[in-house]
Amino acid sequence: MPNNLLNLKTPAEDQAAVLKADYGLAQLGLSNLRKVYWNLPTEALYEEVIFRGEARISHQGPLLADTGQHTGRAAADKAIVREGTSEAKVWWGPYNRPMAPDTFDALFARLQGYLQGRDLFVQDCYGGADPDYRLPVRIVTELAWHSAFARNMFIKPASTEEYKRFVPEFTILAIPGFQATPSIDQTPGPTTIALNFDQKLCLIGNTAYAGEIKKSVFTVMNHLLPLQGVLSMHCSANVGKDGTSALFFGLSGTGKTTLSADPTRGLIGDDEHGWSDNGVFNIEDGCYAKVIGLNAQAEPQIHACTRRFGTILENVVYDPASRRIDLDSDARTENTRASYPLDFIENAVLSKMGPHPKHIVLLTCDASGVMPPLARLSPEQALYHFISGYTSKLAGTEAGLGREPEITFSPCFGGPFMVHHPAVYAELLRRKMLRHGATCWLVNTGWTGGPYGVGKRISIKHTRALLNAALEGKLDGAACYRDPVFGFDVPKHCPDVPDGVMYPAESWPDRAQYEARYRSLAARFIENFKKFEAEVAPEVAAAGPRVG
Ligand SMILES: Nc1ncnc2c1ncn2[C@@H]1O[C@H](COP(=O)(O)OP(=O)(O)O)[C@@H](O)[C@H]1O
Ligand SMILES: C=C(OP(=O)(O)O)C(=O)O
Ligand SMILES: [Mn+2]
Repeated sequence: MPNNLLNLKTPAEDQAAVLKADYGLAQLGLSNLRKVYWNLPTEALYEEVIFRGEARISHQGPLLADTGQHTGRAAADKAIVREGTSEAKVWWGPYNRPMAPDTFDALFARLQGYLQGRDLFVQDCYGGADPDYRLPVRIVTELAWHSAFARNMFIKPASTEEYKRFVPEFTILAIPGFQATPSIDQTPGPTTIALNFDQKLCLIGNTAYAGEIKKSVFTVMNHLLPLQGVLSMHCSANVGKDGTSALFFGLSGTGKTTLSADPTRGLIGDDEHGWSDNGVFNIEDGCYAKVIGLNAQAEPQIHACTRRFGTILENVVYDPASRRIDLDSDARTENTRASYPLDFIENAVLSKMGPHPKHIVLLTCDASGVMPPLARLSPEQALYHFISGYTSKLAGTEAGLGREPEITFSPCFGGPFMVHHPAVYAELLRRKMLRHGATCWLVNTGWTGGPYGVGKRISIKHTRALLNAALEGKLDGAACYRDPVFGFDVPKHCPDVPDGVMYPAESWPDRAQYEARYRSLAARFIENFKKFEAEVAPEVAAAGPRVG
């Protein structure tokens, strides 16, 4: 029987959704490409993914992608091109390593050569839900599944007309097959994430970890939004029944995604937001949840997304025969991920915008096991902790991390993605918190009763109960004790949380050990803050811990 009986075209020939020829890419110097797939919908991308053998399908429909050697961000391989337009604005420090413009140009020329004769996938989308601040971004990928990722994660034009009018203001090229050669390209290694604000271009090579794509867009927004008086933030956001919104800042693995998906609150977004005079807005349109050990009881909304068509599971172990996934297996990595559109979460706020936040939550995963589960911060303490950005890095999200958590201070709870000096973001936060009367809380989602390996992690149930009480005003005027080291106020009781949880000191077997550990953590804070002292108001510098 002729196989064209049903008039089936191969996915490569079915171009119903292709809206343009390779117009636009030629301007980037990309020529002699094979085929360019413009703005394919998820369904067509599934066909391409399977046709090309890029990924598999798991039980009930998610794509199962393997990201290869990199299963987390290659933080040490990220660079910003040092050029006139942005040079004075960038905080050239531990995170933003400079790349010479010539190095970038030479690297890009080699990438252009690599792409000749190859297929590319393009998604035209926006970063930023607020039409006043959105940035049109073109995501160009070598892999079809990365195109599906971009479609999950970013904001899509609403109509064919809008697609036709689309003019990108930034382009991300994610080309995992392209390896830099350090001796030729002057890169630290074969992997590159190179951002060029002048050419409005980001090159990603030799890594298929999709988180690099979203965090590159975030880095661009972290550069541009503050220049317009908008605070860009590494936080999740949700809105309560009373119509007030809350932000949850935190470094990777501290609970932004987990805690913002709360059945009693509307989800605005799980990772990246802007705060303008209009209120808060999500930069993205999708979530990127850590799924290691995901538990259907503790996190039912996120768990449900791991069995839906459209979700992309990264590095999740599965049984090839039954196609069942094993969320408990870390055989590939601890940093297993699921990306899915925001509206897969039932309570998603479809506008992805919310009112000015009334509550600012700073999440820290304290692996020392000494910090209280929740504390109320003064405005000065809020800024001190925002600039400090203390947490423990857990295995997996960045290359080079071992299994033991590592104490880290990451300014603005997002050091690797911030572009300006932390004081720039802190000043925007200060003004906005003051103007809109936001209350700030520090929440420890980490260990209690002893450090990592000895104590246990505070349960999601208790963290949620504490947060809900705080956000619903049930802790206003509550009796508090003053933390002896940090000087912030810790409520003595909280509905649905045993009193013992509020006193970490008492859950340690040995009080002296607890105190010694707390003092040593405080000393790390003090040491870390020295580099910021000259840049902040004296009240903020004085709002840190004291070791007597
Ligand atoms: N008390 C807790 N609060 C929040 N998350 C917790 C808690 N205990 C364990 N976890 C786990 O920690 C991880 C938090 O990750 P996630 O929410 O994805 O962080 P982020 O979005 O900040 O990177 C999840 O795997 C979650 O199951
Ligand atoms: C995607 C990431 O962010 P987060 O863990 O904060 O969700 C990441 O750090 O790679
Ligand atoms: Mn997250």
